[in-house]
Amino acid sequence: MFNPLKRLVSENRQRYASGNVDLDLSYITDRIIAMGYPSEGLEGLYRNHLVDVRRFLEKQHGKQYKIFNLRAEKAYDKNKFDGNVSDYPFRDHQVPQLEMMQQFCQNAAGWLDQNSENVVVVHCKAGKGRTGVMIAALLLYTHQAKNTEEAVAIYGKKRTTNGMGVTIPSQIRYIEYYQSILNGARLNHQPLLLEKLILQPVPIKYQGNGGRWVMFCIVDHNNNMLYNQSNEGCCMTRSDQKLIIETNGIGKLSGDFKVQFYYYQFWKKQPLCHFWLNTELENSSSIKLTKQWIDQAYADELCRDFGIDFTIELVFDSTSVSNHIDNT
Ligand SMILES: O=P(O)(O)O[C@@H]1[C@@H](OP(=O)(O)O)[C@H](OP(=O)(O)O)[C@H](O)[C@H](OP(=O)(O)O)[C@H]1OP(=O)(O)O
Repeated sequence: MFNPLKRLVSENRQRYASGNVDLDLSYITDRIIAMGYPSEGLEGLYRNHLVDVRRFLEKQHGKQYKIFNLRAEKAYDKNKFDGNVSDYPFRDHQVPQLEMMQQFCQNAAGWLDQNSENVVVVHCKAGKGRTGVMIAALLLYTHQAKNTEEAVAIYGKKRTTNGMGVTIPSQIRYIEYYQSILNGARLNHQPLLLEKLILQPVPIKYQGNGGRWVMFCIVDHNNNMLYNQSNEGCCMTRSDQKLIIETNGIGKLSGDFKVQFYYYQFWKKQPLCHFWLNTELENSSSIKLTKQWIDQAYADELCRDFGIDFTIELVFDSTSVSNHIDNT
């Protein structure tokens, strides 16, 4: 039955409403389903309730459904779905490990191949962003989309009322990474050494006029610090409209990494923006990101800090680039 609170929480996501069923759930294809978290307790008041989800899936698909839980921050007893649940967890608003995308697709496609009646049910918390990343990957893997743009468009159209399914730039980048793997790209495990970062224009806050200083650090999926500017005493110079942050050549990177920009205000660390990259699928001496490729945690702060049309460039040590390319 119609539940105004649940509909409010499901925002732009298409709901499945028929008879006395009203779930934050969408059929992306006849056999690939996206939904919000099957909740219990208080969360069950404003999200899908686990009992309602189970009743719906069993009515529609008997026992021929398999659930894929992507929510890292919470889990439920798999036995409530007779154990037919596989976990591929990653954090909210972030990207999955690249190899996890392949493992998910092989598992989900294997289930679909076992029986023409089998369906795949994917959820995270809202069943929007992270769910969209993995379903887009599955559409590519099962040749139901020819490229990332088409996969994201199919998902956005079926899952949301405004086509805004996967919207986080780094999440889209990882779907593109995965597409390149399906197209034969080989993962290059040779590390790259980060030599410097070039921000253009100079972030307003950096201008040291009593404003807030823009800093950066590099972390992995578990937020382990791979490189911390504040510890490494980087050399920062300004030339023309550029701020150049030298990393003393010790930023050794391999695989997935997140570059986080932040500033301190009243000694409190404030996030400014971040982005994810993977060295195994990058083979150039530098990577230049324009605004649309940066996950803007605080767009207004960002625009004030960086100016409207900013770029962030990562420049790698030439020797490490040569070794990296020789390894392809
Ligand atoms: O884009 P939005 O604003 O709808 O953000 C979603 C969040 O809604 P919010 O606006 O914070 O209430 C949403 O949070 P709630 O469900 O509203 O608590 C999720 O964090 C969702 O991520 P995912 O689908 O679980 O991977 C978030 O989706 P992504 O931004 O990660 O795609």
